[in-house]
Amino acid sequence: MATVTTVGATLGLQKSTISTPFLGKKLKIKYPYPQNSKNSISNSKPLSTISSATPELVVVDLVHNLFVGVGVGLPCTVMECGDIIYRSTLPRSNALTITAPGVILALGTLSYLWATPGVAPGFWDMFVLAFVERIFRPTFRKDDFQLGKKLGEGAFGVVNKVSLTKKPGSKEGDLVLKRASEYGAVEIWMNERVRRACANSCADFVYGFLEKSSKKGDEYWLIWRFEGDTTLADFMLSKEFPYNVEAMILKEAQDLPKGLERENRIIQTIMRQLLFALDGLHSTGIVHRDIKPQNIIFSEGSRTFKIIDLGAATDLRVGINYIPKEFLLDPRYSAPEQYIMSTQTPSAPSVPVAAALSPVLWQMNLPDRFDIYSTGLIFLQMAFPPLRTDSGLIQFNRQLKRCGYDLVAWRNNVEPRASPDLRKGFELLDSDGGKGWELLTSMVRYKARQRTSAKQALAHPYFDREGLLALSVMQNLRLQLFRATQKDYSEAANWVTSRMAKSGTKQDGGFTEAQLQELREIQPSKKVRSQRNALALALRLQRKLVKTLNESMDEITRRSKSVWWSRWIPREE
Ligand SMILES: Nc1ncnc2c1ncn2[C@@H]1O[C@H](COP(=O)(O)OP(=O)(O)OP(=O)(O)O)[C@@H](O)[C@H]1O
Repeated sequence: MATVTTVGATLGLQKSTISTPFLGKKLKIKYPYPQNSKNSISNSKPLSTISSATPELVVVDLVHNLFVGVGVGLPCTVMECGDIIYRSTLPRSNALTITAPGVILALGTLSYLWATPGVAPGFWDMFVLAFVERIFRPTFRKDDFQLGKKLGEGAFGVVNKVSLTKKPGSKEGDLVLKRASEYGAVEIWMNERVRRACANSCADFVYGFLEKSSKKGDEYWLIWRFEGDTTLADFMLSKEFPYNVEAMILKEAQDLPKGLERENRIIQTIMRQLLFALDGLHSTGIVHRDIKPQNIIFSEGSRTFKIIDLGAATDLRVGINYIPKEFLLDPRYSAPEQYIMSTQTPSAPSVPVAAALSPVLWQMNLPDRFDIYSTGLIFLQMAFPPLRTDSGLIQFNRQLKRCGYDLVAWRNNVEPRASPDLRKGFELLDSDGGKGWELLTSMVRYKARQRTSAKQALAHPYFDREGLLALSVMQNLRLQLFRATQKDYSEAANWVTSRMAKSGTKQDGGFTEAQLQELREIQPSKKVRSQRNALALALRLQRKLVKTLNESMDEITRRSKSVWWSRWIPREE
């Protein structure tokens, strides 16, 4: 029996046919009319049928397919019209035909829309959750607060402990108020986003509003629940660290003697909590950009460390605070790249475009790795007591820069003449099979792309409770997987090339002398190097020009851009 292939069939659509005599053969022809049409040919009968296909029939088929292939043909050659005899094959008017390419396309679209930072969850969050939250959450006014002790004062605001005047039942000083300059708006936006997406990552945000005052000018008021008195920086400055944190974060009492293993376990727990909080932020498209021990507060209520101060954060779902020129990142903890997005990436486009492109930009730049670098430095400080002071950290940063941001090179450099305190840090990270050192080196790397993500870091066997027990099969597999994802494949390629080059001569089936010479020339000659330098200089100049242009454009459009999301911030009536 001859078959009819249509474009629809190629796409997986089901064909419905009737049998009609043609050239003495039984040929399948699409039924061209609706089943109950007057023009129905349902009464026509086949004259005769011959079961085998002949060359003429094949040619007819080919011609037919050719026309159908370009979309020309009777309606039923390109759509489902059903079978005249088997009525059950007639398509239901609203039938959904599932095809393989359709499924692939749908899955692809869905995974794009849900990929970090999440276009689809973003729409849901902005147009549904934010709206509903506004209706149901309590609101406050300036007069509702009674100022208490000052907790801090930064370049962009003053922070006080406050209590509620009108609610007598409330505990004295159970809230924290930040009165901030224009950047308070960004912070309100970020805190509200965080509260809806990953409330446990950051201090519990209560409310934020704009307070218009003729005397002081506009001020943003931000209110959080008071989480506790101590930041990680305060804990780390004590000689007792990390034991001073132990009872607070580890529920069961440790029956271990004081020493490396016990310290390692406490640091592990702090790191896990920190990475968990970061993972929450990153998964929703927020990069903090100011991760440091001073911005990590111990929450007495939840007995965990939480992140505070989202004033320098950026929301890459919609491009808010994308180029905050005015913010000076803390040089002690900032990653070498300084910018979280490539300087070649143009300034934030309009919101719908920024949102639609956000998964691509995220994958291209991996902006979350900026926070990972800072977290790696905190890990280092916890492990190495001499690096806990400002001067110690600044000196370390200088040394690391000199070593090309290569921690292994830094170790080789300092370990032979290390002080007992520094040596203790290496021992701590080397205990438990060196998993701590491995995790650390995967976080503190020059190239953002080579750094691990918070999610990957949390899956690292360093965080397994088994500690010094022999690695189980699963742990081993996970370790291998982590290492595989961490590999710098360009380095691997170079390594393979050099191995191959070294492995032999023509006689051994390796490289010829000429080939080896060629490989050696991969190392650029002086002349090539100077040409390359000139080219790099030109490129740098060009980049600077583009950047300046972009920034000027951004400056011009900033006002109009900043308006749309500022509308979300409530104002005191
Ligand atoms: N939710 C909170 N609970 C308890 N204390 C808090 C809370 N939020 C902030 N603090 C305290 O207030 C201090 C200043 O907060 P924050 O870092 O947000 O302000 P800032 O003006 O940005 O300061 P800086 O510029 O120095 O970072 C923190 O170091 C912390 O001690």
